Amino acid sequence: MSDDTPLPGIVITGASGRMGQMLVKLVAASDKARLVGAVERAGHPWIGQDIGTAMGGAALGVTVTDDALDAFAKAQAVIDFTAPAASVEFAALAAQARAVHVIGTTGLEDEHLAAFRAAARHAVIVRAGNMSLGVNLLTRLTRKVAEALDADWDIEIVEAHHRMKVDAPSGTALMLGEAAAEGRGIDLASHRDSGRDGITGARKRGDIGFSAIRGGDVVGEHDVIFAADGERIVLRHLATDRAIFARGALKAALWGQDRKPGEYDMMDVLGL
Ligand SMILES: NC(=O)C1=CN([C@@H]2O[C@H](COP(=O)(O)OP(=O)(O)OC[C@H]3O[C@@H](n4cnc5c(N)ncnc54)[C@H](O)[C@@H]3O)[C@@H](O)[C@H]2O)C=CC1
Ligand SMILES: O=C(O)C1=N[C@H](C(=O)O)C[C@H](O)C1
Repeated sequence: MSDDTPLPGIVITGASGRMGQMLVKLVAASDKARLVGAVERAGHPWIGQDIGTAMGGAALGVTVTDDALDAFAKAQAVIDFTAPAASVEFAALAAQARAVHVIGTTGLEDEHLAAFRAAARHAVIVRAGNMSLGVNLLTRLTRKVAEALDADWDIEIVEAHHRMKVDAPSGTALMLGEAAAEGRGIDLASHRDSGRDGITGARKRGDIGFSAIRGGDVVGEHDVIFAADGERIVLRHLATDRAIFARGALKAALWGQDRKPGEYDMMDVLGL
């Protein structure tokens, strides 16, 4: 990039959210990107306000809008931590605007993933259930350990999040479960056991179990447990600051510039 090329302009969607506000602060303070837009849902009380003052700080010269298409038209990237239906809408608009779409949203179903696949025919999408370096490294380790251990080792994934989280298991837990299944050479969907309740009978050999704890202000904690007779291995990641996700998302937005259209994840961005 020559010296007079402007820095990539970034729009943050869900700007008033826990991740949205973290991302606004990070991008506004970055010397590698410019904050050029802040999008919130129609009817949100912050619409029409400067995002900086709405967040209780100094003005940032960016007005919160519910017109995503208009906001995306002047951007090189959209960083999107919102909700599944919103991210599907944004994927089509970001593709239209030829902006890199970084999707952190979790709680996704097959229909949402299909919409992203369609949008990625014409645009760059970087999507990950967890954008931190630590969790993506843990995901690689999980696959490695699962490769080395046979079904005498029961795999259970336990996650904990704050009381406001609306989806379970977490996107991270599903990432870890997919990695364990890949390592085992099995299909997660047919071996997944989430939310045991009542007389469940004995655990099925080869299953991958998921448990979700919700409460307090837990940012995100994940254990991958390999439990055998006489011993257990526990791979653990503890997040204590949402900045780790925001840093990964900004890295992804910059990495995605000048890439060929397609779907990428944080393993591509981090070279893991
Ligand atoms: N991939 C990752 O590394 C991470 C993913 N997440 C995921 O990001 C998502 C958001 O998490 P939080 O920020 O904690 O939630 P939050 O509820 O604090 O924020 C979501 C924001 O999206 C906004 N929103 C919803 N629909 C919208 C629409 N149609 N247009 C514009 N804005 C809209 C809401 O008003 C809210 O401000 C969740 O799915 C969460 O699991 C969270 C942290 C890290
Ligand atoms: O909702 C959250 O907070 C988080 N969600 C992501 C997930 O579903 O894994 C990532 C992180 O754990 C925080």
